[in-house]
Amino acid sequence: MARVAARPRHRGSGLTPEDVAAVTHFDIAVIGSGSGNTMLDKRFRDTKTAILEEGTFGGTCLNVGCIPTKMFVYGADVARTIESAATFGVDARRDGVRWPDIVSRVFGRVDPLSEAGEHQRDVLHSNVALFRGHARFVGPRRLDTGTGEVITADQVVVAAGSRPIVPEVVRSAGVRYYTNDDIMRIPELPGHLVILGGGFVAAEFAHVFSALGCRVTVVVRGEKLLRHLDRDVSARFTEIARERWDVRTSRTVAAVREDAGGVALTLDDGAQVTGDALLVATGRVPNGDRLDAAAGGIELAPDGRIVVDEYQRTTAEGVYALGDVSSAYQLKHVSNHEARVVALNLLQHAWADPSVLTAADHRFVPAAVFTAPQIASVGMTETQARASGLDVAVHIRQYSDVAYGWAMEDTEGFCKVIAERGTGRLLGAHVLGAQASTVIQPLVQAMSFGLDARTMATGQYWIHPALTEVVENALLGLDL
Ligand SMILES: Cc1cc2nc3c(=O)[nH]c(=O)nc-3n(C[C@H](O)[C@H](O)[C@H](O)COP(=O)(O)OP(=O)(O)OC[C@H]3O[C@@H](n4cnc5c(N)ncnc54)[C@H](O)[C@@H]3O)c2cc1C
Ligand SMILES: NC(=O)c1ccc[n+]([C@@H]2O[C@H](COP(=O)([O-])OP(=O)(O)OC[C@H]3O[C@@H](n4cnc5c(N)ncnc54)[C@H](O)[C@@H]3O)[C@@H](O)[C@H]2O)c1
Repeated sequence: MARVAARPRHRGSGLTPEDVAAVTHFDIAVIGSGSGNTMLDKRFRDTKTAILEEGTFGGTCLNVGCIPTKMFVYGADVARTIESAATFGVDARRDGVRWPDIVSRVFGRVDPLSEAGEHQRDVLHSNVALFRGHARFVGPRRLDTGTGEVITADQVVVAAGSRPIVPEVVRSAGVRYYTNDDIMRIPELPGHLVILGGGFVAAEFAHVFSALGCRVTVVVRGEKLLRHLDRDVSARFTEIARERWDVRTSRTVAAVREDAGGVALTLDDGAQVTGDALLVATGRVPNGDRLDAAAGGIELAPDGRIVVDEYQRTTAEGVYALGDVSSAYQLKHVSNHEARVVALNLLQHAWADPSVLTAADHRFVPAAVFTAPQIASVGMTETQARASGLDVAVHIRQYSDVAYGWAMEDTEGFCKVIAERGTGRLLGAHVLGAQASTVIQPLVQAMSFGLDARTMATGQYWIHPALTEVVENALLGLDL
């Protein structure tokens, strides 16, 4: 394999001027430096690789997604802890919130990681050439790198992610609005933040900004927040949210305009909502539509996702896709999993031979919303389980039913488990409450390894008095 960068570099890539004169051929070209970059571990150190990235190195999770949001969420949780401290006989007061320091803490840690990742690929890894531009296909496994250079590769990985959807009514209004891309660097805390959307991003940022002292209004077109989750979860969460935020459900936005340095929304019922800043959190669209995918022989589904099979193969020979650009799940642990699958398949060099390829496992994909309280889920909702025609048993246990939840004086949390009657096969689990993202993990494990509800409940010790007793009790309560 030819090493790329033991020679003088060209325009910040690992290419020499001679490489550039001709179309340079790579073993592997990867579009996107998020999960596509982390996929390239030491097994690829002798592989002549191109990474094509138009934005900030490291992608969504590191720069504008999971990592910074959870750092803000942690600070928000600390602020909320102070608010409830008196219940436990601890008098504490929040004297203030230093927004610039909060932002610096987060990005003072995140930005260097992005820079270090880029430096590693661009300078230290001699087998890698980094092209900083907008990539698009100009033929089968032939890419315009957006830097004036065209490259070809034996194998291509499309890991181009997704971007926020901004409804036309907002886009065409010409008002200043924020998305997850920039709200975390807003210069000062808005007195009143208006959030459009009621999904994951809205729920997490509503928690962050309200805990830090902002008034929050959430405008959502559905009847409930987080309406794709189990109905008991979304109903309980919507009730809790209404106590903390001004929540306008079943509403769309008719008009948006500037208002006294902020924004004014006219809702479809004529109501006016004004605020100092507007955050748009109305979903994300895969970036496959910006790749000239057809030129590369790559088919897109009607919803914009790149079509892949269970081996993450696209419709173009030698081209794999992973993560938000192709996945039904816009979650980092899913893109990480798919990246591991693609890595294995790239190393096989056996496109046409599924017998040696690895398939992705999307059977039991968990998700967590890091709001207050946390929410986590895996498997079917109760509605889905009942619609499946299976004989279904459902049981809900409150956090306050177990010792730790009782000690916490919790009034909100619960664990809901859904199983098939007779076999005890676990079909779904939904947790709302403190540390839900951790509490649910034993259920993810049980489902993944085929452990039935009864065996899971009775075949192991459950630490007393840990919060996980709520899972044990929910399982024991199932009428199987
Ligand atoms: C606010 C927020 C919070 C989130 N929190 C969580 C969480 O807590 N847990 C969780 O599991 N998931 C979370 N997610 C989802 C998670 O961030 C994504 O599922 C994951 O990062 C997707 O990874 P990816 O590699 O597919 O895409 P990305 O990381 O987005 O990488 C794609 C890269 O491709 C580049 N690119 C795109 N098109 C081109 C092109 N034509 N040419 C060159 N480069 C291109 C982009 O600039 C980008 O850097 C969150 C998302 C958001 C928005
Ligand atoms: N903790 C996590 O894992 C995490 C956190 C944030 C984001 N994410 C991922 O990113 C994805 C995108 O998040 P998101 O919250 O932007 O999308 P989402 O799909 O979770 O929610 C979109 C929300 O916007 C509403 N909506 C859509 N159009 C609207 C309109 N015109 N007016 C009013 N409401 C409208 C929808 O009804 C829905 O409530 C998530 O689905 C998730 O996969 C994950």
